[in-house]
Amino acid sequence: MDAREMKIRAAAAALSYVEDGMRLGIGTGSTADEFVRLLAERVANGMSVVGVPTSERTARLCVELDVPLMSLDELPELDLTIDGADEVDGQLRLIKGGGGALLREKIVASASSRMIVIADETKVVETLGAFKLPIEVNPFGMVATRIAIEKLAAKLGLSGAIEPRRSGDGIFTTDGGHYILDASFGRIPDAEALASALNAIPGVVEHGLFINMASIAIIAGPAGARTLKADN
Ligand SMILES: O=C[C@H](O)[C@H](O)[C@H](O)COP(=O)(O)O
Repeated sequence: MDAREMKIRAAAAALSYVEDGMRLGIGTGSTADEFVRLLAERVANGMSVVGVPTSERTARLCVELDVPLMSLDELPELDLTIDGADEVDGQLRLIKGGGGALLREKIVASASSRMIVIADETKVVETLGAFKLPIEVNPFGMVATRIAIEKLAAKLGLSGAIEPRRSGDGIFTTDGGHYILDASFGRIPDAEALASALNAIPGVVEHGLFINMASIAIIAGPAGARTLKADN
């Protein structure tokens, strides 16, 4: 079974949580794309849902496949968000933002009664941090913000390169017009402490640590899909 088949398997399992009439947050990334494709088939067969996309990329795919969309301002309270992740640990703490959509993803997930993560086995880790932590920052003063992040990381015993994400010859820009600093901490033993500390830096717009947000993670592997549950 290849990686795409595992993503489809996780997305298909998540579809069973979607009910007629739901207001859905729709995630971003290759796994979320598979969910959109399966959802579009349900919609074509008469299911009535409205989605709020977490990125321009997801919005384009939904429009292409005739999945009805509204903005979060039109639909500010959602029943369920389904989204991928870059890393998932045993407490369903996540690293997200590999595709640069973390800010909208976090806003949409926070506006949802429930968040379900869909991922393949390769995303499951014991301790978060092997994946570079994306930190979305305001372009103004990016270097000063990076230095502030380095200093706080050192206080928490973390080190590693913190580099602006690039796109072609330039700097990657998010849908919100911000930059992303990817932090190679390697291992984040206290994700809660790091999340709070990052939130306190003025130039940090948002970070890719999603804590106490997901209630279920559907993890697909060659042998099938399993469900991890959180206490929240
Ligand atoms: O910004 C992107 C998102 O957080 C994605 O959900 C995450 O990067 C996982 O993407 P993929 O399903 O392509 O691995």
